[in-house]
Amino acid sequence: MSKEKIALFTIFGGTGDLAQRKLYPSLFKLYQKGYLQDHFAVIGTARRPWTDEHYHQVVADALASLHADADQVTAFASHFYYQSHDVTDVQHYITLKRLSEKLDAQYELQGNRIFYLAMAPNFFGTIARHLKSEHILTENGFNRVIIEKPFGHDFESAKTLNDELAETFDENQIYRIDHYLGKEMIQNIAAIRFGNNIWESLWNNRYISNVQITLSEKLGVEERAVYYDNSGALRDMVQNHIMQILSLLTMDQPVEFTEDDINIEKVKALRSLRPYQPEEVAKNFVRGQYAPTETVKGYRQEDKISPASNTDTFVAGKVMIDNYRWSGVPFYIRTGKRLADKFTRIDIVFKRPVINIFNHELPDNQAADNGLAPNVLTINVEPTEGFELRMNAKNVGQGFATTPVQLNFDHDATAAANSPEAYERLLHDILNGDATNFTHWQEVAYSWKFIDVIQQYWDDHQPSFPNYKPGTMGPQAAADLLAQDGHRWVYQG
Ligand SMILES: NC(=O)C1=CN([C@@H]2O[C@H](COP(=O)(O)OP(=O)(O)OC[C@H]3O[C@@H](n4cnc5c(N)ncnc54)[C@H](OP(=O)(O)O)[C@@H]3O)[C@@H](O)[C@H]2O)C=CC1
Ligand SMILES: O=C1O[C@H](COP(=O)(O)O)[C@@H](O)[C@H](O)[C@H]1O
Repeated sequence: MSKEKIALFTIFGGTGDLAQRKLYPSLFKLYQKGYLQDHFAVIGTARRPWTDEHYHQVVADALASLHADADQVTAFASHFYYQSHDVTDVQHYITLKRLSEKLDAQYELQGNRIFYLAMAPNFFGTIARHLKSEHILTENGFNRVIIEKPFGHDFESAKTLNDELAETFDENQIYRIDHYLGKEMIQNIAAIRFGNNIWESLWNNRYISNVQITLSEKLGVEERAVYYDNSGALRDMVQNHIMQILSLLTMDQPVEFTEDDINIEKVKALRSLRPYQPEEVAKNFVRGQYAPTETVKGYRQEDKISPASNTDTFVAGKVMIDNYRWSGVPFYIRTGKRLADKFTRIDIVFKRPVINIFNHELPDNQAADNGLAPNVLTINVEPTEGFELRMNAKNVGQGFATTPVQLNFDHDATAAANSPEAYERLLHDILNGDATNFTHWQEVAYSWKFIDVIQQYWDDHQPSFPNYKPGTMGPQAAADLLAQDGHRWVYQG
């Protein structure tokens, strides 16, 4: 059976950064792998008056780093059409409809339409409304809409956006992108949990002491300063990526590994988040902003950032899940810009053996720190993709002292190189109509409700910024957050 998928993509924001850096290369890889062949076309639309020829060149330039065969690039780019279009102008949708129908006939696309909204979120509702009112949606094929982040600014704005989308699209036609859900090792969480009895049987508050999720970035805000300054790390990374990772780590076993069953379990997990009262926020969440050094600009010195900005570029927090499986287990999360390194990892810290029988000389061999290091399962999401397990073993030679040793597994280099980049994987899922690795509305809603309390408390209380040096793992308060519970970050930087 042919693996070819048939669709017309319309990319709103076709001249933008996301389209050029992520979408065109991902579509090209799907083309190289045969998922896209003859029966696909792409309409790129934005306001600037480009020609098709210029657009083909832009697409080819976007693929330059892939060092692909020139004829293949030309053949791929020939499927791209540019339509100058202001999304607020109804007239333009009439031209868009005509072009869509022409391409549908020319490439035999069977009415299958994918609308990628790669634009500022304030346009999402308008575009969706016009797609319906101007009859650009088809009756004979599928219609799917891809929504970029951020999905709202808080619960209320997310709900408004969702209601607007719901006037045109059913929930099963809406694909809310969270590119972390397209990462190999994030998808692997379910495999290691539900494919290994040793982990699933220990995956609860009887055996796990705490869980640590770290999404660390070495760069600053780069080109997205205007967006970022209105967002901050809490909204930019915690509300979506970290909450999604948390739900995959904590959900119960789905009845079947299907989109609907997984969604049911993720929603249950997010419903169980313990909401903080405003007065509890300062004790459980830490915010930070990077300071200048001699060689690196501080956040407030970055282009397009106000010198008085109080936007958080770092967050660490303690999240509790009030259900039977997780009651009492803290989930520590942290993320930030200009930290020590670029990496994503999840550390599952197990409880220590209750007694250290190997060392009777300890003052208290049943104490919390009895000299036996806790077992730690680390899921390395990037840049290395793999697992590490820390266990205690006997020191070589005489005596019976123990020492922690490390078991490591990384994907081999070929597998990692062939691993589809997150956007490629997610576009492939959309072509297949599979929304398992996308965020469903109720997940968004529960995440925002949890985040809103923290953000509101922060908005009401001035921070003392800047408070951390670039190249570190954030402010001291992030270490104190764990120390107050008798824990420490596994990764110290
Ligand atoms: N870039 C990234 O790495 C990431 C981006 N995102 C999200 O993706 C979306 C797009 O981001 P990004 O590509 O960076 O943004 P850009 O600012 O680079 O692109 C915005 C696009 O919108 C077009 N546009 C603006 N106004 C109109 C209008 N009235 N009518 C038609 N087109 C218009 C612009 O083209 P023109 O000026 O020609 O009209 C441009 O193509 C945002 O929601 C962002 O949050 C999410 C994660 C990562
Ligand atoms: O969504 C976002 O993610 C990136 C980090 O993504 P990664 O895949 O490189 O880890 C972040 O830089 C950006 O601010 C945020 O919007």
